[in-house]
Amino acid sequence: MTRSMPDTDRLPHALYRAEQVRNLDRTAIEDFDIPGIELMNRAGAVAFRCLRDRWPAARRLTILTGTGNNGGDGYVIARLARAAGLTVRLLQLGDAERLRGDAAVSCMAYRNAGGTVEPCSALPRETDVYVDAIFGRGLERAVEAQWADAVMALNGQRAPILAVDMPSGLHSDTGRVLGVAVKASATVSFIGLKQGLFIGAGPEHRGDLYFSALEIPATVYSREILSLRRVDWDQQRASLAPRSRVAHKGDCGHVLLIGGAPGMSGALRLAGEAALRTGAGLVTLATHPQHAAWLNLTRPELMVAAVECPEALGPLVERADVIAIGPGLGRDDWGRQLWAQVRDLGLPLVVDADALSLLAEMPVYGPDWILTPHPGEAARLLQVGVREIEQDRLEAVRVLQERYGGTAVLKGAGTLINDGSQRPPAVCSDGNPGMATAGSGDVLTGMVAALRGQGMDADAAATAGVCLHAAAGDFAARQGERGLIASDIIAALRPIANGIEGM
Ligand SMILES: NC(=O)C1=CN([C@@H]2O[C@H](COP(=O)(O)OP(=O)(O)OC[C@H]3O[C@@H](n4cnc5c(N)ncnc54)[C@H](O)[C@@H]3O)[C@@H](O)[C@H]2O)[C@H](O)CC1
Ligand SMILES: [K+]
Repeated sequence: MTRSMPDTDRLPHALYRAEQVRNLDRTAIEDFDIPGIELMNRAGAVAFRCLRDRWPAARRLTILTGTGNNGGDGYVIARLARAAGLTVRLLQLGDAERLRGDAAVSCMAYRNAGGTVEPCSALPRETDVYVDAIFGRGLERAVEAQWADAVMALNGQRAPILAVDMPSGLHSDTGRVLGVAVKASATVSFIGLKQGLFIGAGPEHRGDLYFSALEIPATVYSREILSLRRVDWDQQRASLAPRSRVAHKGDCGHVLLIGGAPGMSGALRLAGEAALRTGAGLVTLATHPQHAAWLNLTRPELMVAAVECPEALGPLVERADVIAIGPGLGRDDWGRQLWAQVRDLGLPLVVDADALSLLAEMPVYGPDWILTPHPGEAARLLQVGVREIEQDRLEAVRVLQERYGGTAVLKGAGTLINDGSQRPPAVCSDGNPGMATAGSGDVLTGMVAALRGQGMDADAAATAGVCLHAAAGDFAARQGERGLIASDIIAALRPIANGIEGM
């Protein structure tokens, strides 16, 4: 998904809205005397080098330019490509007369170097790589008319597409597709990473992502509050403290997992093994008597307690450092009674799956729990449709946290974490669609509970758990996303958590 390339920087963890990137631009230009045209020339040069590096055999480029500065970047790329001896066709969308400022200067430099500008009537077939320099962060409204035709034509052909700054048609702040949006093979973004590349349809449209700060001084960034934190396992691995040489299992947390109504024991079993593989010292599965006797047969390291009624939980809760409730809990009397018993204990609690549905039926505010809904469960908790959740996931996770307290984790492509603190929410940039498989959420529940039980606070445990889960999913996906199952994620936990994945 993200690769380091010559002239590009490691992906930053600070994400911004379009307005904030405009402020960064302005600060660089006005306070640090970097002319706008210099930034545009740097942007074009980085984009061109990315293109050469990723598609070294490409000789024929077709560059689509808009009428703003994104188009200006396109003119710089076109000029550099011609100077490097490539065959370039530049197709202008909208009236080239509308080009202003730096974009007009770049257009003039391209023409003065012998470049020609054509209207965008049809895409030339003989193209090795297309460059999308139609819209960047200045997209203001739905893409229509000739612009929409061009985007659909780009998406309808097979040659790779390099998107400049943003895939055209994708909203920089929400990641929403405004009408139509380019599905890029790769995107090279500048100065500030837009949050829309990581939420909504961003992961689906950005392709591989490259970033360049265009060498603006680091102090420029100190003046702008980021709007969203990007988190990944590379950053989070440091949060897992190394094992003490004299550790014993009692030091590594006792996780109590409650769930597994009749016929639904698999979810709890997956959560239990995931907790062990995330380093929990002890894991007890409190489950229905119907299958308690054999639930640990395939994993004897798990302890299992048959729980007929809520009172039977008493001694188990006494010994627990953290409770996770929900995997396969069901919504019948048995599950309801266990939920009612556990909900108000005040112990560190992870609430998932059916327990979230029971919480939605009778909302309560829990100051320190971790909620891990997928979009459907979030829709029930907020009494809205799933579509509304997916339309603005950032707002959904904010309302979840505001209404239910604790740390809210909204699972999905670009899992979001909001702990209600002053810090911006976090989005995990690891993970892949192969993880959308039965039991993947149960595995995450066991992992987050294990980290919470090892003494991490709710936000830290949720963030590290989400990132470790995603990194394990990416490791498992090396053998293919299709057919990836939750147990493959569990199997990847140990090498990833111990940093020996490459061995
Ligand atoms: N110093 C800088 O500003 C740098 C900017 N870079 C590049 O510039 C763009 C941002 O440019 P901006 O002119 O603000 O907007 P865009 O070029 O992204 O597009 C706006 C352009 O398109 C018109 N428009 C907007 N929506 C629509 C629509 N739905 N249909 C038709 N036309 C539309 C709008 O009127 C404008 O004319 C940034 O992303 C970078 O690529 C440099 O990279 C760095 C320096
Ligand atoms: K673009």
